[in-house]
Amino acid sequence: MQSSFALSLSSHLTSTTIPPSNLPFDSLLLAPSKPVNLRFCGLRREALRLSSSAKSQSTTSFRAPARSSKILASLGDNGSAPKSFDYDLIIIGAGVGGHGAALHAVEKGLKTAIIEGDVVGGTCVNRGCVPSKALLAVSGRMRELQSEHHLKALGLQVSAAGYDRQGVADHANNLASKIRNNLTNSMKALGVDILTGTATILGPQKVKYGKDNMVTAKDIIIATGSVPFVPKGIEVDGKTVITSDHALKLECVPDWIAIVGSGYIGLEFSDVYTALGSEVTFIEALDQLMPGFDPEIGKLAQRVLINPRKIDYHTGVFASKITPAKDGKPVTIELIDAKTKEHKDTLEVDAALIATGRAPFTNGLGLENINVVTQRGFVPVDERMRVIDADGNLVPHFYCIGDANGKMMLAHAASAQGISVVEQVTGRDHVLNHLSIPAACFTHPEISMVGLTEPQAREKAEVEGFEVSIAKTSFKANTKALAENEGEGLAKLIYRPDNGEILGVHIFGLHAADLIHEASNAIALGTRIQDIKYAVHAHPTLSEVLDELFKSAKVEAPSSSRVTETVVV
Ligand SMILES: Cc1cc2nc3c(=O)[nH]c(=O)nc-3n(C[C@H](O)[C@H](O)[C@H](O)COP(=O)(O)OP(=O)(O)OC[C@H]3O[C@@H](n4cnc5c(N)ncnc54)[C@H](O)[C@@H]3O)c2cc1C
Ligand SMILES: NC(=O)c1ccc[n+]([C@@H]2O[C@H](COP(=O)([O-])OP(=O)(O)OC[C@H]3O[C@@H](n4cnc5c(N)ncnc54)[C@H](O)[C@@H]3O)[C@@H](O)[C@H]2O)c1
Repeated sequence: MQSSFALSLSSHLTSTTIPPSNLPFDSLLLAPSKPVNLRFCGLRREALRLSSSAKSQSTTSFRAPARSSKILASLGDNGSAPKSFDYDLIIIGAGVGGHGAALHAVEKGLKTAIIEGDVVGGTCVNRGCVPSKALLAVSGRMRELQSEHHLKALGLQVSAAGYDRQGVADHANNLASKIRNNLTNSMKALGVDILTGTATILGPQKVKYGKDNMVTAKDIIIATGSVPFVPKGIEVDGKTVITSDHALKLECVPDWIAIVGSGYIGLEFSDVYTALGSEVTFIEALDQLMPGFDPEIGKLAQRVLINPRKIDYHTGVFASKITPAKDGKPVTIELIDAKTKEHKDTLEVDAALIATGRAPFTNGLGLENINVVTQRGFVPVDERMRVIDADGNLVPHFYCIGDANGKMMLAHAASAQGISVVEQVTGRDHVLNHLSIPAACFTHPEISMVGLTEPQAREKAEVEGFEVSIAKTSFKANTKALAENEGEGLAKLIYRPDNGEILGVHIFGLHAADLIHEASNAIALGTRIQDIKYAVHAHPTLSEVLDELFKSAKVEAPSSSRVTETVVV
């Protein structure tokens, strides 16, 4: 038996009708609704992402309130606010966003419950960041072991590298289980009540979960996340036409796979598949691959991550129709010109991965009971994540964080938004600076970024009337990168020469995802280049790439006295 929640989630998975907000593809939307199929690469299996724990609808942990406040359940009539509450804070959705909010809430002394309709951990832990990074850890090693040139340069000899597909798949699956348990245990240990069942908002400060359990809270956070977005005309069967949910299980490594969409998911999976022996064809609607990245970094990434690998691509085209393989026939993909909509080509491949963005999961949440109308499925919020109703007013005590509000679809952004909300409900005003939130694509080598791209910075400069300068440093000049024989890389700084403000930093190269934090922390804390350039970095480390970057910037403003003062130890 599947829980009704899991069923609704899985049907939503293949019948998403809401496009990602940034894409002008309305004519191609409305995917056909079909249940995810059961056979994939010869293995019979259940394709629904269900766990047995989702079947029970009970409280899995209960602790005494962390705060001594007397909270009594007193339900008002539907639609009216209760007078006293079961909890200080209820969070709907135990993904990374909900988890981050819950942990911060108990730290702040709030009596907190989190309601989860499926399994703890949400997308990131079960179907996203965690299993994908496990696959990428394998692809990175395979790539290194297969590169004769690279190994020879280090003086190494290794006989042919191989892999066991099931072993790789198990690594990803085991990691997800481990992290899911860690998340669950951390919440239980701190006294967060984990309530199991689908939640529906009944009115202000009131939520139903499971069959007919009712709870009230002073404040409520919606953190219901997202599901893969499948454009109209594409039939997902879960075996030959798949989304990331299926691909992460690695039930098959196709000889030739088309990847529709060259964003984060497409790019990361191209790294995995090509390392494991597949040929990849990208299908990208916009005129260039990786359209979301800074164009200069995108070009370099194409030179290193695409051109030398078994990857070809079609840009400026939509995959308007994709039919799964059947009766010995391959997967067929109809391509139309993105502008004229004329037929361009028909491809025949072994499999297709649909990586065309994510859609918010907000169906059936009961938003109508608080007069909220979603925007393409996303819950409208202000800069403090406060929910905005259909009349443009703030809904008291209601917040929405993470993928469901569409501000920034990243795990750490969801968690940071949750922490920001908890700060507010515990009396400290807090506005999260989204321009300080870093992002990374975990290819080999990695790409990372924070703040604005160069075109965005130039546009802002024109409107606001300031100059933009660019500084760059190469990994080729970095001792540690050269010692690793990984000199291919670039760091780029976009900044204001008049006052030293960091507008954006983009890195392509070894461990770029770890290196970006010096820049993102500087933006978050308002640190200027003329100050950070005096910070000392250990030698030889990759962090010196950023040290060089800040030092090479030409800033007119003087350093603050705090930095230039000499302290005698
Ligand atoms: C393949 C892939 C790789 C990714 N890699 C990265 C990465 O490396 N780094 C990164 O930062 N981000 C990554 N992401 C994005 C990241 O996973 C999401 O941004 C993040 O999971 C969003 O967290 P969330 O808490 O908003 O939602 P989710 O993680 O989606 O969690 C929402 C939870 O709410 C539950 N829920 C929904 N509706 C209800 C309801 N009515 N009642 C009760 N429970 C409900 C769901 O079951 C789910 O558990 C990746 C995504 C994918 C798909
Ligand atoms: N490392 C990470 O942080 C990471 C990894 C994976 C996913 N994610 C998150 O998950 C979300 C979803 O990732 P994604 O890669 O699916 O989305 P994305 O928005 O990054 O990229 C989607 C790409 O598909 C293209 N596209 C859309 N419809 C198309 C069509 N019909 N035909 C051809 N091309 C089409 C778009 O132009 C775009 O380039 C992202 O918002 C990202 O933040 C993050």
